[in-house]
Amino acid sequence: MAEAKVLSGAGLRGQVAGQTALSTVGQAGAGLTYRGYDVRDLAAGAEFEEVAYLLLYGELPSKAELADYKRKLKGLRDLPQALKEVLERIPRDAHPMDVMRTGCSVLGTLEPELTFDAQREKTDRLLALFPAVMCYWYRFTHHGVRIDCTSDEDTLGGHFLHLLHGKKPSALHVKVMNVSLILYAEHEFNASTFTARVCASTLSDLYSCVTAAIGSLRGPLHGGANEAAMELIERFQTPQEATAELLRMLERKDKIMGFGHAIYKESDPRNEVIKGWAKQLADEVGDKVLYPVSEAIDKTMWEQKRLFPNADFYHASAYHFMGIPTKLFTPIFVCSRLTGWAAHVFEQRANNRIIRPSAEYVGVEQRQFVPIEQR
Ligand SMILES: CC(=O)SCCNC(=O)CCNC(=O)[C@H](O)C(C)(C)COP(=O)(O)OP(=O)(O)OC[C@H]1O[C@@H](n2cnc3c(N)ncnc32)[C@H](O)[C@@H]1OP(=O)(O)O
Ligand SMILES: O=C([O-])CC(=O)C(=O)O
Repeated sequence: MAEAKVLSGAGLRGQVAGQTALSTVGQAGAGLTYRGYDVRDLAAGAEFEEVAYLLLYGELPSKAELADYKRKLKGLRDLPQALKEVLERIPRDAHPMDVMRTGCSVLGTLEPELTFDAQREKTDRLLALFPAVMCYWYRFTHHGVRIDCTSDEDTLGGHFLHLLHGKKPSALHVKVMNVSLILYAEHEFNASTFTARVCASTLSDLYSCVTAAIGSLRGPLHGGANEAAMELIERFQTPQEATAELLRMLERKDKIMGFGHAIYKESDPRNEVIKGWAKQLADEVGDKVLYPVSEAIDKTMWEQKRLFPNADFYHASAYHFMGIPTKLFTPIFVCSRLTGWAAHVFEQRANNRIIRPSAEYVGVEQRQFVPIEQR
C-alpha cells in the first residue's frame, strides 16, 4: 500500500481552499463523484452531453432535455469567420494548447460575456465549438485544408473525430471518446480549476477564466502528462526494453509522466476505465507493442515506487490507437474539462469572496533605501 502523504505546506496540499457541490475526489469508498454520481457509473451508462448538463445545469437531463441540449450544441458548432482567420495565422509548429488558449481568448472579443446572466449560453457555445478550434487550425496548418466545422455527428466526441479525420468515426471510437470526455470532465480543486476560480473571484469574465485555466492545464505535471506519457511509451519496442530504461530513469530520479497523484493515494479510479478501453482498442488495431510496453511501465512503477497510473497514462495509447496525433491529446482534455471549469466559475460567482491568501515572508529584513548615485 502507498504511504499516506504529509498533507501540509508546499502546494497548499491538504488545505481546504473553498467549498464545492460539484465533485468529491479520493473520499473513502467513493473514488470520484460528480454531483453525487460515481464517475464509473457515468462512464458506463451516460453520454458526455448528459454529464455536461449535470455539471452545468445541476441535474441529469430527462430524455427530452438531453435531446434539446444536443440539438442546441449542434447548432453552435461552427466558428465565426474572424476566428478562422486568426487560426490560419497561427504557425504550424505552435503548441495546440496555445491555439486553444488563443481561440478562447479571441472568441471572448467576438462574442463577449457582457453580463453573468449569459454564463451558461457562453459555456455551451465554447463546449460546442472547441473541437472545431483545434481541428480547423490543425487541418489548415498541417494539411492545407479549410474544413467544414459542422458535422451531423450526434455527439461531441464523434464530431471531434469526424472533423479531425474528415470521415464518419466508428461506433467503438465514438464510444471511447465519450468515455474519455466523461472521465476528464471534473476534478474538484485541481490546478487548472483553481486557476479558473481565482480568476472568477475577481469578477472577471468567463473567457478570461477559461483562458487562464487552459494555461494551467498545459503543463506536464497536469493535463500535459497524457502527451508526455505518449512520448515515453513510443520510445520502446519491447516490454523488456521499457522496464530496463524505466529502472535507469528511476535511478536518476526522473519524473515518470502519467503516474502519481496529488490526492489519490492508491489508485486513480479513472485509470481502470480508460485502461480497459485502451486494451479493446489495442486488440482492434492488432497492437503488439504499445499496450504491452504500457503495462510493463505500469508494473515497474508499482513494484519500484508504489506509484500507480493516473487518468493520463492509458489515455495516451487509447488516443493513439484512434489515430489522434499526440499533440492534440491535451486539447481534448480542454474540450471536456471546460464543463468542470465553467461549473466552478458559476459556483464561485454565486458565493464570491476574492481569493487572496497570504504569503510567509522569507526575504531580507527591512532596510534603508540607498539612492542610485551612492550604490
Ligand atoms: C489529470 C492530471 O492532471 S493527473 C496528474 C498528471 N501529472 C503527471 O502524471 C506528472 C507526474 N506526476 C507527478 O509529477 C506527481 O505525482 C504529481 C504532480 C501528479 C503530484 O505531485 P505531488 O503531490 O507533489 O506528489 P507526491 O507528494 O505524491 O510525491 C511523493 C514522492 O513521489 C515522487 N513521485 C511522484 N510522482 C512521481 C512520478 N510520476 N515519477 C517519479 N516520482 C514521482 C515525488 O518526486 C516524491 O518524491 P520525493 O518525496 O523524493 O520528492
Ligand atoms: O486533481 C488533480 O490534481 C489533477 C487531476 O487528476 C485532474 O485535474 O483531473
